[in-house]
Amino acid sequence: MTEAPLLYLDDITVSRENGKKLLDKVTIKVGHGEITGVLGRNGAGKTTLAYTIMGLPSYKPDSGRIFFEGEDITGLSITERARLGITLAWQYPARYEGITVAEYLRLSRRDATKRELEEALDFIQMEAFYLDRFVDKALSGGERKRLELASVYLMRPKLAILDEPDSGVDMLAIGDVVRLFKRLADFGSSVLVITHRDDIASACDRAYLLCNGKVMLEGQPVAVKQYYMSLCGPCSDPLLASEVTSNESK
Ligand SMILES: Nc1ncnc2c1ncn2[C@@H]1O[C@H](COP(=O)(O)OP(=O)(O)OP(=O)(O)O)[C@@H](O)[C@H]1O
Repeated sequence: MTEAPLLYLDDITVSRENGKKLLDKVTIKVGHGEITGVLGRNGAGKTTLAYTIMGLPSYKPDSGRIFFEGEDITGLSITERARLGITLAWQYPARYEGITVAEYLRLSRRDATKRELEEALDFIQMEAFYLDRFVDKALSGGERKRLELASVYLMRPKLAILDEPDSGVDMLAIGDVVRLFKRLADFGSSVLVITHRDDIASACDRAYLLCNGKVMLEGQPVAVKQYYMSLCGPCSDPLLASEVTSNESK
């Protein structure tokens, strides 16, 4: 019997009251230990996809099912999905007034030693002195983003969904982001990386191109990247989107 993929989105549609489809019959698989990329321009539906997988209440699918390790999780809450080992690193991480960086990181691994916390910080190029800082408005958005990646690094989830892992993190070069994926994969985590950057997508094992809430293309990252760079225009351009659709169906 073949093993079920870690994550399987089967024909997922998410829409708004006005009928706008944010995701339209999206089917995506993430294999065990795989790094899967979802590439798309602004407004393609990437963050919607992340929220739908994580189970945010206002992103419940109208139709389709979500399976995790072969189990149907479509009806599960965020907390229940998190308990199964799914975590989301948000595009814009929240502030947590009144807790230190060390306390914040220990939310991901309660028994982490100081050395492990320092190692996690070092991994995302932050100095150890940050452990005593507060996760409040004095930390920049880029610093909070780095800390969030450090917390995923410590957590070692079964599935890490990284929404624009480089957004606001000007000093994390592509090599650092890829190093993070590979390290997570070494720990046994699968990664779903959501990005508008073709270079990040091309470092994945498999990639999907999302356009106007639809999967336009899936396959080898190099092919998806080439298509994205040569043919893909703004998702808000309905003429271009229909052209892409008709090219796809040829
Ligand atoms: N709650 C909502 N109500 C109405 N429209 C929404 C809602 N959330 C998202 N959208 C719309 O759905 C589309 C997809 O949004 P989404 O944030 O998923 O795109 P994205 O690919 O992550 O874009 P970006 O790269 O700009 O972050 C956009 O047109 C957006 O305006």
